[in-house]
Amino acid sequence: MSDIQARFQHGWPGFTLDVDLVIPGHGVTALFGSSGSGKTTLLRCIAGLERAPSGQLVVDGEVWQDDTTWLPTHRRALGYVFQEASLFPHLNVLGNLRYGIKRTPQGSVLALEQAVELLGIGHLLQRRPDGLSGGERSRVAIARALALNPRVLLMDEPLAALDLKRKQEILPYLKRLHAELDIPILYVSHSPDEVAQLADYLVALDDGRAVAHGPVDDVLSRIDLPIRLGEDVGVVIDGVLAAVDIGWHLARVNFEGGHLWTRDLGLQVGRTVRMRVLARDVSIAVTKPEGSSIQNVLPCRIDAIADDGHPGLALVRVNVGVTVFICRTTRRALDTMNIAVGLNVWLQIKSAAILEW
Ligand SMILES: Nc1ncnc2c1ncn2[C@@H]1O[C@H](COP(=O)(O)OP(=O)(O)OP(=O)(O)O)[C@@H](O)[C@H]1O
Repeated sequence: MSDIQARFQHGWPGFTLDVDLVIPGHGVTALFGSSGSGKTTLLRCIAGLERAPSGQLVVDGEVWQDDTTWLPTHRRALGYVFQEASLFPHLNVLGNLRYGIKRTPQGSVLALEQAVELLGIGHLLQRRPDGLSGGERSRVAIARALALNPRVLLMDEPLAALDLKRKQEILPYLKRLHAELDIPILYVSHSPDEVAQLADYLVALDDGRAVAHGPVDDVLSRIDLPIRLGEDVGVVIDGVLAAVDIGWHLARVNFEGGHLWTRDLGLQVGRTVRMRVLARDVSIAVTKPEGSSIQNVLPCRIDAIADDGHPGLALVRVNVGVTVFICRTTRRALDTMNIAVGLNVWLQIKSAAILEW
């Protein structure tokens, strides 16, 4: 599917959404930003629930909005999943799923069956919504959106109403959507963790404007991001599980330019693995550390140094081959070690601190 072109200026006193974006026509694009940054407003403009004057929206080559065209929401081939899974209480799950497809031209029984399979809700079809857990309700709401056979799936913080346990339960299904659906997913979130796990592409919104956008690994490896990530500053790295040390329950993940040892999660060798390495879990040394407990010691080059919102701290961007890591360190350490851009140093990352999926 071709890209989504979205240009909107829309707002209220005190807030204006002002974006001009090209969003990839495949994979998951996270719309990320703090509360009130305009994520939901952007989604609603795309859905036709808000009408931005002189906006422009082209989805898969079809004009949904321009100076002369305005498709109402029901004529836009989209699925919308809201924060709260608002299911009809008087209908069972199957009734809820069928409700939408009867009213939308592109909805189909085939798409409904595929959605049921994809979300693993076949055993729930005869149940009423009040007999479902929060996670199950969310899965039904996602299936209901997919049964409409959409060209784009819009998800507005679909996990927001769930506790941590339920979130963990549903994330595998979201990853499955990502792997098996051809359509693009626009995923609103203010959780860096969810974004790191799910997104291919990231649009960072701040006060109604897209202040950074691009592939998720590129955006998260910037140390000059105009949005504050605080403790969540860190990179995502896609690698391949290359070997397992069975005796010590560790896995070696190769990435472009090196490898990292992480805990073994029992994943298949040869599988792609996404890792998240937080800046606070990375340190640098000018000479190769010996006799340290740190399992990952990699040669690297200092690429850039930036402020970190606290006068005592800095963010250091380093390159291991073509792969970027970020280290959060004290200004004093940098000064003591004479760290400067261009210097070749050693990077240390605790295996236990690496998050992987
Ligand atoms: N219908 C409306 N009338 C007036 N102001 C609105 C309206 N809808 C949203 N706003 C304001 O526009 C701004 C952006 O809201 P929006 O819901 O898009 O933010 P958000 O990034 O999705 O936030 P959150 O993460 O809290 O859901 C906020 O200041 C909000 O109060």
